[in-house]
Amino acid sequence: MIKVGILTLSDKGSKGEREDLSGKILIELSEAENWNVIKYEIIPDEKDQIVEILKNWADKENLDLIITTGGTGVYPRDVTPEATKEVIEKEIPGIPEYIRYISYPITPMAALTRGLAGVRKTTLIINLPGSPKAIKEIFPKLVPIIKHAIEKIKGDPSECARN
Ligand SMILES: Nc1ncnc2c1ncn2[C@@H]1O[C@H](COP(=O)(O)OP(=O)(O)OP(=O)(O)O)[C@@H](O)[C@H]1O
Ligand SMILES: Nc1nc2c(c(=O)[nH]1)N[C@H]1C(S)=C(S)[C@@H](COP(=O)(O)O)O[C@H]1N2
Repeated sequence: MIKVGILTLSDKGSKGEREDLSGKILIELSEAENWNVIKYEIIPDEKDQIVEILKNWADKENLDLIITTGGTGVYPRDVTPEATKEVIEKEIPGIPEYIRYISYPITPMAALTRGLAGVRKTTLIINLPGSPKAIKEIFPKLVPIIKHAIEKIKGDPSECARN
């Protein structure tokens, strides 16, 4: 059972000024995969807070996967990639590349998502854009990659004989 943490980065959301639809959708989509969503938080776009919670969840909560939503753009307060870079030990550039690849046919604005992906200890961390529309477009296509990555991170020696 994949253990998941969902972290929403949103100034408006953390002040209760807007319902966190993206976090809600991520919980629903994760549970639809029979994954176990153990942690969920919504915090402001504050780098130190993001670093602290990502490290805590990866080091103490023994999560297999942390998905963040929001703060990956070029708005002055968007710092999720910078925080994630401080936390991951191994970067996986192919995941954000794939996110933009599948998104470009939908919107050229996919060029503006600076999100990262990587591993800390045995936790896979992936940054997604903030909009609920983006979550619905991206998450389903990431599921097979997430499953395979988690198997490998856990040391599954089987060959990568995948399609
Ligand atoms: N968690 C969320 N729930 C609902 N809508 C969201 C959420 N995050 C983002 N959005 C929508 O997607 C758009 C772009 O997302 P972005 O992360 O840039 O949020 P923002 O509104 O710019 O700032 P913040 O979410 O930090 O207050 C937002 O303008 C908003 O319409
Ligand atoms: N698939 C997909 N990717 C997307 C989008 C989208 O609507 N769909 N929005 C883009 C936009 S408008 C922005 S500003 C960047 C960064 O979004 P964030 O600041 O909410 O993280 O994600 C981009 N990636």
